[in-house]
Amino acid sequence: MDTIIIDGTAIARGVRESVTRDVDAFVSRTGTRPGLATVLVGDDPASQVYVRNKRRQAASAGIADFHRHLDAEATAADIDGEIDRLAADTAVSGILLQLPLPEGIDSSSSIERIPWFKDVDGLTTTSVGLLARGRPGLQPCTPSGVITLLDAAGIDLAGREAVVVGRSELVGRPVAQMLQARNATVTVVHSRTRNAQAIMRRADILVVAAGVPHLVGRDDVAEGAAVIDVGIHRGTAGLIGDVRFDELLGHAGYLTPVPGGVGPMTIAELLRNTLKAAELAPTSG
Ligand SMILES: Nc1nc(=O)c2c([nH]1)NC[C@@H]1CN(c3ccc(C(=O)N[C@@H](CCC(=O)O)C(=O)O)cc3)C=[N+]21
Ligand SMILES: [Mg+2]
Repeated sequence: MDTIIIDGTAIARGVRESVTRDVDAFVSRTGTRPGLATVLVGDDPASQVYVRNKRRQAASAGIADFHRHLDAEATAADIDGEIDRLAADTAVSGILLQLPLPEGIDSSSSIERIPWFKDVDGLTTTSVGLLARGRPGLQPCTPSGVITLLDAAGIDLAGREAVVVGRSELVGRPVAQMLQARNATVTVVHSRTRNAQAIMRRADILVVAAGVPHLVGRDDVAEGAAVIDVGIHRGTAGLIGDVRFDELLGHAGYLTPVPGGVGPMTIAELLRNTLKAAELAPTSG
């Protein structure tokens, strides 16, 4: 079986180019520019890299940059104050609070202060509710990126068996809802699932978002299935995913690499959400 490698780097580039054109049209139409506020608390090296990449790519798409850096000793009240100022600033279309926050600070109450129409991560209770109800709103970037990759590869979803490995708020649960909204028959397996392998082997489409390095191998996957690897782990041998890529080559029908799969899509979808947020803003033309 030939395995088609889904090129997330190329597909993300295409999305960014399309967003760049749409940002340009938005600026011409409204005389205002979409703006993205990234809020980074502390100095976790991986978070610094992600935020730098998000800002650089946003700027390159013509999105205005409103970065805020709080030191590692910032309190929840400091973070809330920053979010409230950005929420009130009409030049700021989207607010992203980079996770994880430093040890001991609960992110959920800060996230809830982000107005739903600026919630470019799709993490507020309102955004989660809008997605659950199938109503228009801002949806989380990584799950959107998974759907965009499947669409770009020409993989049909309607009526097909999709299995999601993992039930996180950031990926597993929302991607399961999005697949269901596209008429896939969806099963979510997780750490307490009995006989997960038998369920995974039924999948036409397997989305692996467990956060466990190299969890899924050839024995877990039906021949010809489409496998999307959401995991990303920094090991001694570089970046690896939740999937044993080498084992699935020649066995899966479609496969995403790590790096170069879902990761770049997450940022491309963030840019798309920022433009959408600018369009949703009560003040926008
Ligand atoms: N509020 C919030 N929203 C997020 O969306 C969010 C977050 N917090 N915290 C951390 C995770 C992780 N995440 C990634 C973004 C880009 C790549 C990415 O571009 N990956 C490249 C490799 C980058 C590298 O070399 O490290 C790739 O897979 O090819 C990966 C992971 C967003 N996250
Ligand atoms: Mg095994």
